[in-house]
Amino acid sequence: MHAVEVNFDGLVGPTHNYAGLSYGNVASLSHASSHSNPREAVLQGLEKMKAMHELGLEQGIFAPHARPDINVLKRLGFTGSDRQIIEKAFKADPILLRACYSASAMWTANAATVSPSADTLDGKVHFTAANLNNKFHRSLEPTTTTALLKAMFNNDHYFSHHCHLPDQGFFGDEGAANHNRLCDSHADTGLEVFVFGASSFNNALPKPSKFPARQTLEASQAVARLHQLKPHSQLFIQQNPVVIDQGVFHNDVIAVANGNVLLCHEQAFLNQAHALDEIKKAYTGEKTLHIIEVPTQKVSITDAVSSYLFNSQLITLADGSMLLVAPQECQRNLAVHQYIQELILSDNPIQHVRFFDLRQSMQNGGGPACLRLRVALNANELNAVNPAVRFSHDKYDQLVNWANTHYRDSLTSNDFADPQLLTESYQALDELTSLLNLGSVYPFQQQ
Ligand SMILES: N=C(N)NCCC[C@H](NC(=O)CCC(=O)O)C(=O)O
Repeated sequence: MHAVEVNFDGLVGPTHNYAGLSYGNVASLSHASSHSNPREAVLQGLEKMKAMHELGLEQGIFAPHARPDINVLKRLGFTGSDRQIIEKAFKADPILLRACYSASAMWTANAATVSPSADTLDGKVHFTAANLNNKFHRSLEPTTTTALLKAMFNNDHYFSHHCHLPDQGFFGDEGAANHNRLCDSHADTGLEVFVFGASSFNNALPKPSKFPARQTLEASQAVARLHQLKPHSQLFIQQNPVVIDQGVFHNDVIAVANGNVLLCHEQAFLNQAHALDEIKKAYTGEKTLHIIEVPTQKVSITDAVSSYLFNSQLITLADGSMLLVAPQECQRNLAVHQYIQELILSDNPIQHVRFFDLRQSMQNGGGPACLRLRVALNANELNAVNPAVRFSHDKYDQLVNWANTHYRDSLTSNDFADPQLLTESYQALDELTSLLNLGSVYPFQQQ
């Protein structure tokens, strides 16, 4: 049966801000305490979704999380009404409060790992929300992510949802950002390449020395087991710890795969020649596998990290050619721009490029590919998806209107002391759950 890839983009939440929370993520650290514009952020994301939809691609919408996370503030000892909790937290620890206000769930490449039914022994699409336990603000995400996934893919016949892995660094799991799938077409059994930063058990494997390796081998292996992957559909390779120390905190900052193409930097993987050999051997497709390695001499790691070239989405168009959906920072970086021009003229399926202004997200280290979760679905599975989370022109108009009604155009440190921000944010999300027909997914709707 024919299958398509649906990109579920994270809708940026109303409290999008820059708090410098992600050690190891260069953009997050360098924009700490800059003022943010949540309205511009959500509209930039919606423009990308609209452009993908207009290309004839299936596009989905992934709702934001309720912020601030009042329950975690309670768990951390703050008492009283919501208003009092916010006042007390702002006085005691403003950065902690900012973390509880983070809109980081927008980067849905970290929401979950997804295995299409063509790769799994029981023929179901499997989802495991990522535990994201390397960063406090991100560790608040998995429970709501799972609730949202269940509301979006609400059919036991086709979809299987797993609980996130144990909340512990040992099983650090960052979801699809460290997971690539290579296949002839989305309907074919693919090779799922799990890329881990370090092993928790095996000390013989190297580790980065400065910045954390967020994804562990043990987490990747557990996800592959949960998803009942076919034995030939799984491969585990290690990210190069040297580049993690230069700001490559997820594999999707240094490599992107689509269909029979893997575009990666020449320093992406540990013992790269051997790793690529393993991928070639394991690839069971009949088409030629294109592995495009970008040399350091053309694009340095610094340029890769600042431009987010590898965080472009790689999309198959109706005629089979591929489009690179790149952030505008790639257009502004001379070396990267020149490389892209060379790439689309050379003999490989990547023939087009489009640049998008995603600056609000980029300043926190989130490019086009971070903002989307890919789910390959056959026709029956696609029909079983909650129709209200599928993108359309009507939905676009409704969401733009919704964002213009509820979102602020500026947030600075002092705004987090204002409990009105909570009221506004919850109101926006309450309305959104109706627009996207999600039910009462948020804790504040369940009290
Ligand atoms: N590469 C992928 N797939 N995702 C990008 C995630 C960016 C996110 N930034 C942040 O969480 C910054 C939040 C702040 O500092 O306010 C992170 O580091 O986890």
